[in-house]
Amino acid sequence: MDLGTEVEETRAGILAVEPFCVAQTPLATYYIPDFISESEEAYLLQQVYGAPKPKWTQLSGRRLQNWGGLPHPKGMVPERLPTWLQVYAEKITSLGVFGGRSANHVLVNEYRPGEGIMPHEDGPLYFPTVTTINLGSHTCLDFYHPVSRGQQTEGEEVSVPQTEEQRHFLSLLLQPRSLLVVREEMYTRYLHGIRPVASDTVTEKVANRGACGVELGDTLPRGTRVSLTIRHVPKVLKTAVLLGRRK
Ligand SMILES: O=C(O)CCC(=O)C(=O)O
Ligand SMILES: [Fe+2]
Repeated sequence: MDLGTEVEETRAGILAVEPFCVAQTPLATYYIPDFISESEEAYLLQQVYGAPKPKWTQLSGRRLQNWGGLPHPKGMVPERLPTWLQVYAEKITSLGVFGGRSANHVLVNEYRPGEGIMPHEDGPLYFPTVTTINLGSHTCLDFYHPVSRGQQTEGEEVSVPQTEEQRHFLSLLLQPRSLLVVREEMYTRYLHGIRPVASDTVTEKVANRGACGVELGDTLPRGTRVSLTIRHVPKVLKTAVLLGRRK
């Protein structure tokens, strides 16, 4: 089955989360408050912090754990997800957001107040649906128009100066225990990032503020946030172990 067909199937399967569609987003964003309970949140945080120390990679502005294998253009060498993640990977798969395929990859990110992630695209190694379980603290996920390309002048591309603020068109407030599903254009066309700030103020750009019970002008101090980004990596290598050829 090619990826196009699967994206079509996702469109049909997505009905489970349809009631949670964020109205103001151009396309395909779903925000589900209280997707997990407080005790599930505590359990997941305990598992994240109980992981072996070498599992953490420190980056500037955040640290992360990679589970399921390292996505690679030639294919990911799959690793079995630990049970505590497999349970949630299956729960999210059952929402039909990966077009009949199963979540097989989880990135755990930890951000302290003042930390964030630069605007970026997640790239072609993932199925174009990303799902995020939010733990510990809220954050504000910002979406940006890509830098628009200028006119061709004598074969040279001139980039039009645009500030990050001008390109920032939408934010989503991600409260602890919520699930975010971002797919299609919101994933493939726009960039996303988290500003490295210690608190967020609710502005008109926060498209899901109605679902979060916050008011314009509210200021929310950030605590330490842990996100579980659960995805499907389509290109997976069959390992010798899976083929039963291990000697
Ligand atoms: O922590 C998040 O919600 C965003 C993480 C992210 O964008 C990524 O890991 O690619
Ligand atoms: Fe990302």
